[in-house]
Amino acid sequence: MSKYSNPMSRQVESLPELIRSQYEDLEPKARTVLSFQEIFNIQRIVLTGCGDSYAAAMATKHAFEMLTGIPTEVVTALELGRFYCKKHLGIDCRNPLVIAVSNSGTGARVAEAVERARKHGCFVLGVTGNPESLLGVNSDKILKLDIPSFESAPGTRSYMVSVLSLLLLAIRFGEVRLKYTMDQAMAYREDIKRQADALESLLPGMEDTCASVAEQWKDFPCYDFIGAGFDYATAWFGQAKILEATGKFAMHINTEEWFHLNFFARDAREMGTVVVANTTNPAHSRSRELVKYANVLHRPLVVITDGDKEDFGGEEAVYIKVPKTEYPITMPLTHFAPVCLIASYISELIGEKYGRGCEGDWSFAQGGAGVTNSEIIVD
Ligand SMILES: N[C@@H]1[C@@H](O)[C@H](O)[C@@H](COP(=O)(O)O)O[C@@H]1O
Repeated sequence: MSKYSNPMSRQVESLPELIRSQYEDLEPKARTVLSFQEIFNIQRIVLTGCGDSYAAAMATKHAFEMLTGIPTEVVTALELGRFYCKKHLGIDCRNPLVIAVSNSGTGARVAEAVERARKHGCFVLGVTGNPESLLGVNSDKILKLDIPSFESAPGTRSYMVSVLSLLLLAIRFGEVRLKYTMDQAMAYREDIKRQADALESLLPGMEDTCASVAEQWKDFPCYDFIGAGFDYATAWFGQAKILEATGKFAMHINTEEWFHLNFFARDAREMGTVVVANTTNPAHSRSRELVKYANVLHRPLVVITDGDKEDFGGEEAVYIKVPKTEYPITMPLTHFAPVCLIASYISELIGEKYGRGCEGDWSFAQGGAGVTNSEIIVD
């Protein structure tokens, strides 16, 4: 346990056990939630959610496409509820399949999005711990999440479970649609389970490294998170955790766009820069270039990777090792652990309350009111 232990870092420490127990809970549910006919009927998939759930959708979009061959979009709840073109909803017999993720189920925007999607003929699968919620009652089917309660902190366990549930759905869809054999489907699932042990053995070293990063970065005014493909989802999640846990500014950007935009930022020596870059990422060559130029700019630099310094041309950085998996698509399940640790330790070191404690000017957001108390408009 780290010297800066806090509820959020303890959530991270609980992840290996949570992978094991939630796999047992979710694998049978993901196997049975949709019938064969419902799975064969899918022509397009829209993944939606808010906050961490949106990140979980981004983290698994490529898995859905690679495993099932079904075109899959990630659409924010606001876009799906208010902008998404009606003529693309309800096509081809209850398509697209809208998979709406919300552990609480209480956010107004995601409820609005699924109500609209359903009204216009989509098939809605809700992934939620709250079947009685507006999201739940507006879903055709529910993959029920049962996440054992824990000390409250910015979503860490819930994010992992959302990613796990979506990965298991993608594996199941591909299996039923005969994209691969049942043995191959089991190999993907085993790859998920193996990450429990892999993360467990990496955690002690990871905690020490993240604690020392937090000590050096705690007074920085802002942080920059970069990644490509599903590593971008992890980067996105990282900036979210900095905002929630520390209240400081953080930015997320993809690896190419960084060269168009973020590298112009001044005071670079005080900009904690986190690059998420697994070695199998198709954009790896660009991440390597980015690490080099981030050093030219004297950016304090962390690289979260399943590889090491040599994979980045020997460039100086703090390299944080995350599980190497057999199938890259399962990586988002654990690669976010260091960003939670860094955010949680900074929060602890500067004595900041998570979510500003919903006190003072933030009191309007108590109990999630900022996202639940909102007019729902279904067009
Ligand atoms: N600050 C929280 C986020 O941490 C959370 O990710 C989001 C979505 O929550 P849910 O997945 O329950 O819809 O709600 C709030 O905005």
